[in-house]
Amino acid sequence: MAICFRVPPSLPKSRCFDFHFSSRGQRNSSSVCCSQSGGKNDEADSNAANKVKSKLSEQSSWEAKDSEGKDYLYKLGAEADNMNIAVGARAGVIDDLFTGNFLGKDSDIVFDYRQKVTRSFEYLQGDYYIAPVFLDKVVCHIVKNYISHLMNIKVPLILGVWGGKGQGKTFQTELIFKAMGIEPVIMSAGELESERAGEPGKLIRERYRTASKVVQNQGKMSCLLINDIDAGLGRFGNTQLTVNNQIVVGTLMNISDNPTRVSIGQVWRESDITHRIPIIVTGNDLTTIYAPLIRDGRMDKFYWQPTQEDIVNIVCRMYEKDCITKDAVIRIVEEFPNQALDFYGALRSRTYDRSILEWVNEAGGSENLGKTLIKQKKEGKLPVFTPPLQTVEALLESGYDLVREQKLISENKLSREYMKNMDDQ
Ligand SMILES: Nc1ncnc2c1ncn2[C@@H]1O[C@H](COP(=O)(O)OP(=O)(O)OP(=O)(O)O)[C@@H](O)[C@H]1O
Repeated sequence: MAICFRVPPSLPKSRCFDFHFSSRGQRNSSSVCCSQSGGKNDEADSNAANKVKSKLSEQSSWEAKDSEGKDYLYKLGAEADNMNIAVGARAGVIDDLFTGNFLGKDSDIVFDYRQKVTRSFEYLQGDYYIAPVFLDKVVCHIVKNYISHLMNIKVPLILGVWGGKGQGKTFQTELIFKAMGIEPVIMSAGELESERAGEPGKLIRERYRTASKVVQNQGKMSCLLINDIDAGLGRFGNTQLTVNNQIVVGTLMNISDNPTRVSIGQVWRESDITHRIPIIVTGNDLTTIYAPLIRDGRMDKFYWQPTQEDIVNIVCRMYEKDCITKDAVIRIVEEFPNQALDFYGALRSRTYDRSILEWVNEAGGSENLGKTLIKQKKEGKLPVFTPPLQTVEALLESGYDLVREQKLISENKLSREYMKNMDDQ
């Protein structure tokens, strides 16, 4: 690709830089040709002048294309794959299923692709309790978006569910999807950044359109869920704002302003008309996110902090299989106040430790455990695992263990010890 820079006549030279990019976006060679403004007419200068002229005529043709509404510059930049997000397809970097015009047709590829990004929640087995306030908020947001055309009001496309860590924002949202028969498209914070500029923004648009295809082809409701958005987009202390952060914010703002017209290409097509798909984002602190994205017209906000009653009801359902009574659950919850929902799950899991060690002994001890386990599993000869008999005392005991570990982490800040010298600098 060639990029032309013009410098004002006050500067001694006008320069034309030719940058050559590898398919991975690194500049692998560059040539710089310079011509002195009003300088001697030697051969090199005349070549350079011709080159500048041809670049300028090329540039004016881009401008003409631009005025026709075609982003020609973008196409010309196809060699520079840090500018062209379609290049990943050629380089084989992006999964083939993400590329091409799969969204325009209902082929097997579309189906495979959708299976990869949508979630069917087989792992959510058993009974769970969903806090009523949480349920109402999420259901209302989804329904409101699906029937927004029937109402004469402006409905924010995005719902931002935020609050303390491990309080069940994601888990309960997924439970609600399952209960409502929604096939969501899920994204996580890690997908909001990429080594390639523009990729995450494109991914969001693709996922949004995939959700639209679920509605169109499957007749099912869908929703785009972005987990832990602040971990990917938020600015904490000295974190850097990247080009991709800006593009992702811009993309989400644009989708929420034009939810039924989401394009992934350069030219608007009929297939760019999409269904309006509600978006739900979860996060811990939405103040770390670019304010215009979370303004009320774009994002409905919901601060989730379970009450004591919610926690007791959720934990009761969690411990139901262990025949722990509601009174016992209340005792446990009161013993460990200010703990997230996640704590009560971890506490139950801790009580399994002793049984697991006994099971390991039965399986032949820890020596060569890997091999023995694989062999026994293959032959279907694994010893039977007997879950521990849960008692309130055992649960309280593992709760104290967890709290002890939490305290150790916050008291022994070893990084301070190890990085003493860095603090002094
Ligand atoms: N309604 C529920 N029933 C049973 N378990 C639950 C429920 N809600 C939350 N949990 C438990 O709490 C854990 C943490 O939930 P989740 O990951 O949704 O929290 P979060 O608020 O999204 O956390 P973070 O902000 O750290 O991402 C879950 O893995 C699950 O074990």
